This record gives sequence, C-alpha cells and structure tokens, in this order.
Amino acid sequence: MALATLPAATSGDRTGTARHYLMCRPEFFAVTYAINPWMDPDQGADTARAVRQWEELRAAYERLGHKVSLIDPVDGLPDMVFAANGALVVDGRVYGAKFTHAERAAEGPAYLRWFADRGFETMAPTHTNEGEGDFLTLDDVVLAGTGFRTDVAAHVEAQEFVGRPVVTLRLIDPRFYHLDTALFPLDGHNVAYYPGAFSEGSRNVLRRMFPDAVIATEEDAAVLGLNAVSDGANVVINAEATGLSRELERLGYNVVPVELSELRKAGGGPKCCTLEIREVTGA
Ligand SMILES: CN(C)C(=N)NCCC[C@H](N)C(=O)O
Repeated sequence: MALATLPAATSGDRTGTARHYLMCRPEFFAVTYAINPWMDPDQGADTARAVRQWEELRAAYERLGHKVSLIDPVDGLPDMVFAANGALVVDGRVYGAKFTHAERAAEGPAYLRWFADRGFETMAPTHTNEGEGDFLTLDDVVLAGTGFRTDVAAHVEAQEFVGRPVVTLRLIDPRFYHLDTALFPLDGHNVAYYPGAFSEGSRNVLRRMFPDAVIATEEDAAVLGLNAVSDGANVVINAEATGLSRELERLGYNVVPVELSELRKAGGGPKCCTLEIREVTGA
C-alpha cells in the first residue's frame, strides 16, 4: 500500500501519513490469569464493554484515514486483542513473536500464519520477544525494550532480519513491562517517553538520541498514556492522560482521546491493540 499523506492536523501544521493496522476484536477478552501487575483475575473484566471500547478505537483510526485489517480472535486466548505483541513488521518483513508466558504462546504462530497466508515474508523467531510491545520502529532505527519480556538475543535477531539498527533499552519498573508502555514514536524521528521506566544507561541513550523528546510524567505514564499511536500529526491516546495530551496539543498535534479502561485491566491501551503493517516502501 502506498502511504498517503493525511490532511494536516487541525491544531497545527503537522502532516501525518496514512497507516495500515492489524487489530483483533476482543470477543474472547477476559482477565483469567495474572502475568503483569495490572491484571487481577478476582476483579475480571467485562467482555462486552471491552468490545465497545475497542470498536471506538477502530472507528477512530478509520476516521483518521487509516486502513484497519482484522485477524480472527481465538477462543482461549484472551490477550490476543493485544495485536501489537503479535509480530514486528518492517518493509514487508514479518519477525514473529515468541511469548514469555505459556498463556500467550499460541498467539505467536496465529499471527505469523495470518501474514504468511497473505504472502508476507515471515520469520519464526528463535528468541523470546513480544513483537511491537518491545520493538518500536522509527525511520532509521528500531528501539527495543528488554528487562521483563523480550530477550536481548531477539534484538540481534530482529536487526539481522529487518535490516535496521536496533537499539536496546532496559526497562526497570514492572508496571512498564513492555517498551510501548513507556515510550511512543511521535513521528519517524522523535519520541515521547517516561524516564522513570528506564535504567540510567538507557535514559542517557534516550537523552542523546532524542534531545527534543516529549517527557511524560509518572501520572500520565501510570494511566498508560504512553501506549499511544501517532501518525505524525494525530495522536490516539488514553483519555485519562490529560497532562500529556495538553502538552501534545501545545506542540501542534491533534489529540484523539479514547476510553479503553476495560482493556487496561489486562495491562493494555491503544497501542497494544494495534500492530502496524509497514509494507515495502522501495526505500
Ligand atoms: C502495552 N502493552 C503492554 C502491550 N503491548 N501489550 C499488552 C499485553 C497485555 C497482556 N495481558 C500481557 O501481560 O502480556
């Protein structure tokens, strides 16, 4: 799919690019096990409410002009709604996921099959990694989280396969167990992040790489405000992240708040529900 240029954001002169996202309707969503500090099986979750909130997210993408493809949910895989964890897709090459926890293990092959059936070049990973949960792609680099889920060996494997430099960042706070809970790309060259989620060395790396980054507060990070999706002009973000949203608006982004409180009970937000399909650009 050739990337189209979206209309400029209403509140500034930023220009976004149309994206292609893969999503999974949360028909079998539930909180029946706990593999991160957000999950409480005693509290559970309301599947119908999760589906309604997810539909709003999908509609928001479509209103912005993005293409949304769907993968069928699988009964017995309640976290499959978190499509971001299913793979990393760069230039049409699909590096599969290999989950840390047995509860999610079957999702990796299910996502990889979806891509293989559609003619993408796929690679089944040797090393544990949770797809775009821990790999975030910018124009010239892929940022890669480790510490809770993804092995550094997978960073090396992904670099070889996708052919972009992969920079390892160490996560240290269990609330922010995937990179996409603590950082998101604003465009191909800049990011927003919460420094407290990273080791001192990784904070230094981020300061050096992104001197103009937007720095989020713990308050906004704690409502998964950094689990956001930007097309360069429009930022789809958890509605509760009010401070970060105001700052993004001040910088000229069009902020699109979404309510995903039911999915947050499993530790997920807008980005978790969204796997970007970056097709071959010819670059
Ligand atoms: C923003 N995050 C963390 C994601 N990319 N994915 C959400 C995964 C949630 C799932 N219960 C788990 O703990 O794996």
